Amino acid sequence: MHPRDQTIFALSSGRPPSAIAIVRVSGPMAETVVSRLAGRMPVPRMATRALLHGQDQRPIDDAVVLWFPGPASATGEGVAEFHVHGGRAVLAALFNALAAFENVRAAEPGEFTRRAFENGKLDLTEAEGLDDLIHADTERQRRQALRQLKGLLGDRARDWRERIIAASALIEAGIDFSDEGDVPAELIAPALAKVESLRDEIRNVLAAQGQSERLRDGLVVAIAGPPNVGKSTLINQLARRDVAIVSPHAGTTRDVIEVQLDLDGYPVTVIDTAGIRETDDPVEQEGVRRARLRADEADLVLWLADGAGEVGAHDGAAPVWLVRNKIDLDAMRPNEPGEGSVRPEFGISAARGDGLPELIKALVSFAHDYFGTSEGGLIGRARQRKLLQETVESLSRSLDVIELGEELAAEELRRAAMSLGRLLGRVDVEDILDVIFREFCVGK
Ligand SMILES: Nc1nc2c(ncn2[C@@H]2O[C@H](COP(=O)(O)OP(=O)(O)OP(=O)(O)O)[C@@H](O)[C@H]2O)c(=O)[nH]1
Ligand SMILES: [K+]
Ligand SMILES: [Mg+2]
Repeated sequence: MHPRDQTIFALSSGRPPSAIAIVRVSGPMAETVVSRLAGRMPVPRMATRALLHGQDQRPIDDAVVLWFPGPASATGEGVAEFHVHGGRAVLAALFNALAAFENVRAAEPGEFTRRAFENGKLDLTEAEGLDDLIHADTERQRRQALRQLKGLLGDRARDWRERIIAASALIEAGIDFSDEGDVPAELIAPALAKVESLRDEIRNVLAAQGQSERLRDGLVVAIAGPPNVGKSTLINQLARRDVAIVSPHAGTTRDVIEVQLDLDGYPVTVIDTAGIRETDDPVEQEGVRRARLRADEADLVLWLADGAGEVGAHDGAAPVWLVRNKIDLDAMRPNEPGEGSVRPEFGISAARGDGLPELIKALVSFAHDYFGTSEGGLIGRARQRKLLQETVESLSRSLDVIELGEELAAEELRRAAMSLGRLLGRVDVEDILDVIFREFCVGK
C-alpha cells in the first residue's frame, strides 16, 4: 500500500508529560480505529468521553474522543482526536494500540498538513503560514504568519495567475486568428496593457514588503572583541540572566553562546563569542576560530572594546558597531560619538548598566530597518519572494519579445503563470514539497 493511503497517527500536543495530550489519527482506517478503541462511534464533531481499550481489551485511559468525518476535516480524510492524560506510559500504550492496526503507522513530520494540502484544504503559502505560526516566538512573527495562514498572498497570487492566463488567452486567440502574417493589433494592445499593469502590481507588493520574510529567521547580532572586554557581561545584561560565565580571567568564553531575544516583537539572536586573540591553547584557538566564523556570518557585529581599543580585522559584510565598555572606569560619558567615526559608537558599562538603554534602542531601530517597516507584508519566505521576482521578470520579458513574435510573448506568460502556480503549490512541486513539509513538526 502506498504510504499516502496508510492511516497516520501522531502526538499533536507538546512534549510529555503534560496534563492532557492530543493524539490525532488521519486516514481511511481512522473510523475503525475510533470505534474499536472507544467501543463505539462518537457523534461527529462532538466531544465524547470514552474508556479506551486496546485490541487485547486492556484499558488504556479515560479519554475524550472527537471524530471528524472527511472531507470536512483538517486533512480532508477521516480524522480522530484522542485527548488523553499526557503521561509517557499512557501515550506509549495508545501508540502501541494504534500501531497494532493494519496499515496504521506513526506520521512523518508535516504529514498531516501535507495531506491537507494534497486534498485542497490549503494552498502552499497557507501551509507555510501554518508552519510559521507554530514556530512563531514573537508578536511580529505571529502576525506575519497569520497573514499567510489567512491566505492573503495565496488569494492575490490566484488572482494574478488568472489574469495572466486571460492575457495570454487574448494573445493566443490573436495567434489563431492570423492564418498568415500579423496578429491584429486590437487583440494584442489590451493584452499588453493588462500584462503591464499586472507586472507593476506585483512589483509594488515586492517593494512594499521590505524584508519581512526575514522575520522567520531573525536577526543575528554577534558580540565580538578582544578577551576580557566584557562581552559575556553584556550578553547577560541583554538576556537579563546569566547565560555566560563572567570572570576576570582572559579567555573565559570558548564556545559560542546564543540567546534568543524578543526586541520590540522582533526575533533577535545574540551570540557571545570567545575573545579574539593569538593564543597557544588549542581549545581557545578553536573558540577564536568559531568566534570569527560567527561574527562573519552575523547581520550585525557589536565590537566590544575597553579603553582606547579599536575595531579589529574581520571579514564579514555586516555593519560593525564599536561599543566601548567599562566607561565606569574612566571619565568618558555614555554615548559620546567618536570623532570622525562613521560607524555608531556607544559607551557603556555592561557591569553597571550605563548606556544600555541607548544601545538597545539603537538595536531596535536597526531591527526595524532590517526587517522592513511594512506591517502589511504578504511575503513570508524567501521562496515566495523568489517566485514573485521570477513572475515579474517573465512578464517584463513577454513585453520585450512581443515585437519579435506573439508566440514568444505567450511562452513568457506561461512561465509567469507557472511561477505563480509553484508559489501556490499547483505545478510540479513534488520535490519542493518534500523539503517544505519535512521542516514541519510531527503531528502537524
Ligand atoms: N569595571 C567594569 N568591569 C567590567 C565591566 N564589564 C565587565 N567587567 C569585568 O571585566 C571582566 C571580564 O568580563 P567578561 O564578561 O568575562 O569578559 P569577556 O569579554 O566575555 O571575556 P572572555 O570571554 O574571556 O573573552 C570581569 O571581571 C567583569 O566583571 C564594566 O562595565 N565595568
Ligand atoms: K573573561
Ligand atoms: Mg566571555
